[in-house]
Amino acid sequence: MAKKQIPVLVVAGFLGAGKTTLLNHLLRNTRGARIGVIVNDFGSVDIDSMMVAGQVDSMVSLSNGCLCCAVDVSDMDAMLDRLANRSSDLDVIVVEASGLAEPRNMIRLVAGSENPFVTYGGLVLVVDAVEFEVSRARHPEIEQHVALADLVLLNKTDRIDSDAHDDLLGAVCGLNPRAAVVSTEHARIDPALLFDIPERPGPQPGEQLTLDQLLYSDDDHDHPHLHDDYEAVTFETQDALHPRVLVDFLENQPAGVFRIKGYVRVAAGLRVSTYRLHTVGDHIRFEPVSRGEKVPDCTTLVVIGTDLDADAVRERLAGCVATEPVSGDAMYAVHRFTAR
Ligand SMILES: Nc1nc2c(ncn2[C@@H]2O[C@H](COP(=O)(O)OP(=O)(O)OP(=O)(O)O)[C@@H](O)[C@H]2O)c(=O)[nH]1
Repeated sequence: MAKKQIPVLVVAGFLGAGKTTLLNHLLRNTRGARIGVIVNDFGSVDIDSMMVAGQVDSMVSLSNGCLCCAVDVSDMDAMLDRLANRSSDLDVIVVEASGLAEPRNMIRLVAGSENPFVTYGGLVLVVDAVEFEVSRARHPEIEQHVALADLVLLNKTDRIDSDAHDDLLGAVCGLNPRAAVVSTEHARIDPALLFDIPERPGPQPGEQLTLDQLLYSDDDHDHPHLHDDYEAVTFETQDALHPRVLVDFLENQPAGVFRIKGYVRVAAGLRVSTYRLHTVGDHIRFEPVSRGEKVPDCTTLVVIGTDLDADAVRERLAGCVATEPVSGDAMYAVHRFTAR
């Protein structure tokens, strides 16, 4: 009997919307499903795969570039082949696109796969409820991304009031009346909603692009990609950082920075502590790492933005290194932005 095809879900969404948070949520709440993961990060250090490592058995990761720009499906196929083959027993494969990926191209790559063991399982678009309007005004392509989604997660609803939520819901439903829309905090969604996304039988009413158009349109090179404008700067140091100087850097970020993610080691008193660090726009969040979690033994950050002066960014980060003993109460600066 033919082996059942494994649905491949594409998870997309602009920088910092909550894609890795969703992936982690799914991996912690598998309901018995076996999940394979393909992670694509924009910077040269694959922070996202570090943040899901340890929770998943089957993972393929691609950093330093955007998967959506693979010229043909063979790159994607090579990754899918590692997860989906005659002997694999996965129930679903989740592809986490970089925050700058073009979902249309991602769908094209998956739907066009020649791997007989997989089938395209739908596009889940994670939307940052706080940043959506600003990002959309800056990048009107985001409207197309919403229009293509099978399921839209309005994430970070804990950070907006009910009027803003109503407006956002109206805007998203206006852009895509056919998608299911689910509001979430920390991307906590019932996994059954995602794994059950039906295969698209063909063009549906309201759909903007048919599968054929996705597969065979050749305008990709004329079409601007979000990541044409963005660049990533990597910073690493073995030396511990001064918490207050680091927070000052984060509160006064260099021009053009939109997103910072990675791990920081900060010193205060006699202790050196490691945190995951995320900034999205001017929102700063430090997350304590859990005991036993595998974390790098140095500070590793990826700074993403437009028109960045890479040397200046690295210089300012290097200026955060603690050069003399730091008092214990300096850590309050970090605690102001630490998730409880
Ligand atoms: N307040 C709040 N924060 C959230 C929520 N979901 C995610 N975050 C935080 O937002 C930040 C970015 O989340 P990620 O899951 O890393 O976002 P991402 O889309 O994977 O980011 P990129 O890979 O850089 O595009 C992290 O600090 C998360 O903890 C939410 O619902 N509410």
